[in-house]
Amino acid sequence: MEFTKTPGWLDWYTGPSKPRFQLPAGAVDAHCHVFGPGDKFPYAPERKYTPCDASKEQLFALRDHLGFDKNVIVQATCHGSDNRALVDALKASNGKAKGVATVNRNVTDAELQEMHAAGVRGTRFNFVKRLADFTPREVLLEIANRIAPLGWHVVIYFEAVDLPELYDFFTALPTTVVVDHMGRPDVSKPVTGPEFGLFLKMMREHSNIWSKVSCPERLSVSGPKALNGEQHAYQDVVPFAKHLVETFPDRVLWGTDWPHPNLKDHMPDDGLLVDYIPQIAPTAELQRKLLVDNPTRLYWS
Ligand SMILES: O=C(O)/C=C(\CC(=O)C(=O)O)C(=O)O
Repeated sequence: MEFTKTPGWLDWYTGPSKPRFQLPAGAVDAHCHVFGPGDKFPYAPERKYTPCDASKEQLFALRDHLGFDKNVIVQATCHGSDNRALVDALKASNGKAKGVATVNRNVTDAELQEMHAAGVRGTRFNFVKRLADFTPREVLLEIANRIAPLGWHVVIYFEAVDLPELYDFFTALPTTVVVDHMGRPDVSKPVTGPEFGLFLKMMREHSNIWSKVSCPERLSVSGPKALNGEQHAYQDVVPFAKHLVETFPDRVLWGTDWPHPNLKDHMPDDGLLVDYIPQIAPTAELQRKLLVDNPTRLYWS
């Protein structure tokens, strides 16, 4: 089956630089994807975008190039609740990849067990309106209660403006909860402002809630971009991510988000994204927690 990329689609950066930042042994790229190939793993009919193909082989080659040891592969909405491409990549990883799937209320216990055996350790709820249609909260809670006995967690992706309305639902989830990309804060607003303050309150008052401090390239307004050797990229995002790493050092994760779906402004050099990390995790201990201890505890224990 032939698929045509969404018009204007930016493919991932070809020939990423070798990071100057030496990743610690055992480092985990805790947010990345595999897409298709469409002729083997067709994209979901209900998808809101059609990506480029991005294979497990290319993901694993990037892992090795950047110096990561492992991957957490996250189901993206372009594959809906068809997790075949994800499971295929997990099974091919020799134990070096775990996964976050997307399941709906019709998933069978046998399918959950099969995904668990392949290395799935979480399910993802996407509230970003340009990516996913509305799902009734009671359905999501039903799913969360079904995956909790497996020891899985729930990954949530939402926009900061929607947090007030979603706050009570998120804080009532019965599992560990991992927020994608810091809940997409508006970085033109102050770190100490009420908007990010609500997110900090949620993390402060709920020790089961974690955050990925990834995707500065999605959030940055003033840059500079992770291109052309830039060692101090995305300065306007740094205070938000650094505050989370320093305040909640045991509940943060980081990932490349390769192959970076739906970027419009530019495509970052993944090697320079890795070089961004010391800005937000300035000590070896914080880097080890962010990149090794936390993802290993959540996905490989
Ligand atoms: O890949 C990401 O983390 C971000 C995405 C895509 C996504 O989440 C999805 O399709 O599931 C985005 O902001 O478009």
